[in-house]
Amino acid sequence: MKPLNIGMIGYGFMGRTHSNGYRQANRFFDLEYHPVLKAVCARSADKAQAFADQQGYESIETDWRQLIARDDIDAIDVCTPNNLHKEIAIAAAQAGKMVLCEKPLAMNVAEGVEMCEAIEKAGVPNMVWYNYRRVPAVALAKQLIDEGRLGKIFHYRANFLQDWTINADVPQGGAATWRLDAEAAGSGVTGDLLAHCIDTALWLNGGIQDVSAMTETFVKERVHAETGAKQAVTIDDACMFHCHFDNGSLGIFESTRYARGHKAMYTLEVNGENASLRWDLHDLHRLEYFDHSDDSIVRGWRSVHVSDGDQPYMGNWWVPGLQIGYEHTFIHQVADFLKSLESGEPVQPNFRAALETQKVCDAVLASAKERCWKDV
Ligand SMILES: NC(=O)C1=CN([C@@H]2O[C@H](COP(=O)(O)OP(=O)(O)OC[C@H]3O[C@@H](n4cnc5c(N)ncnc54)[C@H](OP(=O)(O)O)[C@@H]3O)[C@@H](O)[C@H]2O)C=CC1
Ligand SMILES: O=C1CO[C@H](CO)[C@@H](O)[C@@H]1O
Repeated sequence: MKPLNIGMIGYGFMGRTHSNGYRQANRFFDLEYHPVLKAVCARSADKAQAFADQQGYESIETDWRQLIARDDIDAIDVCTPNNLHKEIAIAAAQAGKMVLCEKPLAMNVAEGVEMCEAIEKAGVPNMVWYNYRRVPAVALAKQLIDEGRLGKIFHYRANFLQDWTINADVPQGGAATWRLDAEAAGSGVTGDLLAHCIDTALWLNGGIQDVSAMTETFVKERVHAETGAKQAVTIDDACMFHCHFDNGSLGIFESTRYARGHKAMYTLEVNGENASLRWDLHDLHRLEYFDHSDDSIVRGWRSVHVSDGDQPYMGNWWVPGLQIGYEHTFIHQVADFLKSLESGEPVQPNFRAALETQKVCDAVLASAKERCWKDV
């Protein structure tokens, strides 16, 4: 097996899921390359060392430029807040490293374009971690749509709902709440949550032509976690938009962090001429499917438990009936990345594909701001 030396930047939520993916991929998939956890980098040496000890990294760095400069690193994994994605990804590409970058690709389209240009000029393998494509039930939805089983598609709808920012005392900025600070996150729910829904939608249903959106910031001022100063909140707390897809279908999307009771409810539904399907992250191994060609006396929504070896990714896991979970989406994404190194076929979504999602996000935010339809 060929080693692939990983330099991870960030030990937070995604640092953990990716590290698990690197450790597990070769245990379940037959792959030529195997990731080696070479180094983890973060500003806090103590926390990086504790993470390295827990996850099995050989060394730590506290300056990402030092990590990129190391000859023993093949791939840089960017798991930092969004405002660092561009600088790190471009520097890594210029140093000839492969780049795996967390979503959203960038703070905005202008940054995303620069990143794509740098990565393509360097010619290095690259990927963006839109992991929900690798939920087996979502991959099965893609298969059913591509097989033409739904026929002409009329409607696409998706929601991503959370409730963790309702309390006005939640600060913004700092290590735990950078998502509420536009300087670090770029946007609110649009880049953080709707970006996932948009990536999946573009993958399942094709390009989006134009959008009409509204956003709201429910809590107007919050204390900054580091300075203690009260500041205006400039992120979108909630966003809704509707759109036209290239294939003639209509889309409707909603995301908020103010839906009491919802922690991470991502749902999607696609309605076609012959069939419909729907999926819910809280029941992620199930794909609901309605096929109008079924015999009318038994026609109805089927709940397909996606755990059979014939279904996407499931041949690599347990026996039918035994499900897998959220963390497996990252294991699948690592496995697909490693396979792409063997085959030379770019893995998806790469930077260029993720830029399409960024374009929709920017159009959505501009539409809400200017209160008009925006072309993507
Ligand atoms: N695909 C998905 O479903 C998900 C994607 N994400 C994305 O992943 C990214 C990271 O999110 P998450 O893991 O939740 O974030 P966390 O806040 O949990 O972790 C961020 C990490 O970045 C490190 N960091 C911050 N600044 C620097 C710096 N200048 N140099 C080196 N390291 C730095 C922090 O360590 P320190 O402070 O010590 O420097 C910390 O370890 C975001 O882009 C987010 O949008 C997040 C969740 C899910
Ligand atoms: O998928 C996700 C779940 O929620 C997180 C925020 O709480 C997002 O950052 C992330 O992308």
